[in-house]
Amino acid sequence: MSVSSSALPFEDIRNLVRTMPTADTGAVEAARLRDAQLTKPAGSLGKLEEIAEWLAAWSGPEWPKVKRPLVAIFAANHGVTAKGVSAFPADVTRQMVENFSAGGAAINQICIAHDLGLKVFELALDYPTPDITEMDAFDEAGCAATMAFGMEALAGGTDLVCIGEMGIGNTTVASALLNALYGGTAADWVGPGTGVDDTGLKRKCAAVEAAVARLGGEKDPLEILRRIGGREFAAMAGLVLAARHQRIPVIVDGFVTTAAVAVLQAMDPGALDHCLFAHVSAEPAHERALQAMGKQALFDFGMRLGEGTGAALAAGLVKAAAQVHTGMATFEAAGVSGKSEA
Ligand SMILES: Cc1cc2ncn([C@H]3O[C@H](COP(=O)(O)O)[C@@H](O)[C@H]3O)c2cc1C
Ligand SMILES: O=C(O)c1cccnc1
Repeated sequence: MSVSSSALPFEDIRNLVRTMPTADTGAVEAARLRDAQLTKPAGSLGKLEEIAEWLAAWSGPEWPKVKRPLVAIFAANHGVTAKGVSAFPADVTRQMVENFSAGGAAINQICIAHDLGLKVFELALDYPTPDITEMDAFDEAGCAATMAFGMEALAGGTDLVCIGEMGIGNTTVASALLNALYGGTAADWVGPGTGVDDTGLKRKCAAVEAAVARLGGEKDPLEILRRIGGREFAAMAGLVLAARHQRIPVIVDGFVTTAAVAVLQAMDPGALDHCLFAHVSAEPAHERALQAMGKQALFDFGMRLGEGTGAALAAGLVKAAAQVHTGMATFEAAGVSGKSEA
């Protein structure tokens, strides 16, 4: 699959959304049949069983397995930081990318703990997307090309991908995207991010209001993505769409990643069926976003970091679900008596 640089690149993206493969119901049925034979009372592994079925639905004909899990982090900078919307300076984006490379970030440690691959993709950090209170983040070709870049992130091969991001100011961008997609007020969608105080929160609200007002009621999700941005959002949306076509299951992290993939769901309500939502971020509007999307996260650990940390934790559960499903003995093989008839 490739995205050509035709005159209407968004048309290529729309075609990919129109032609998405659906869940493999035969594989789900086979997973259920096997689960029923495993040496445990039916249903006793609760959500772990649901995760194995979900993996089966998106992993093709073989038993659910996770051999090459990957965390893909997209890093980008945002002109809107000029409006004082983050508790940290924009330089931290690059400094954290260096920290990822040196192995010193939280995500590095979770990847080690759960034996996950990690790739970090820098998206023109020296050229922030424009301040979205005043200008569009992209033109159409730039937005589509950044989505295509995200698609290419899968080229190294993986059978489970966690998406993560790094971009000072990007909770403001996420709030603006969600406000544009789901309505309500700016205050409904903003929160402390890295920890702004009350006046910082007011600046975030004003920035989101200005960015959304500029859209003049635009409802086309791809146009909203193009005009609000930023690069990590477009790249993550592209990756998730490509993963769907390659039947690679995806784990979505927290507030910022959810806003990125919401664009796809707004294009097609089934577009995220191959995605698992890892955790409810402590960023208050994440719960609201999940509700608006009709999605339920696996756990709530009070985390609000990003970087893919929640998704990487969830990957440990997904790996365990696959291992349990494939590795457990059946009643017959283990010589364990099944349920009594009485
Ligand atoms: C040291 C540090 C490490 C991070 N890792 C992820 N983020 C998170 O915080 C940023 C978004 O918050 P805001 O919109 O308030 O700037 C993103 O980079 C996100 O991934 C970090 C933020 C900091 C400061
Ligand atoms: O949940 C997130 O994605 C998040 C929350 C705060 C800061 N950065 C990211």
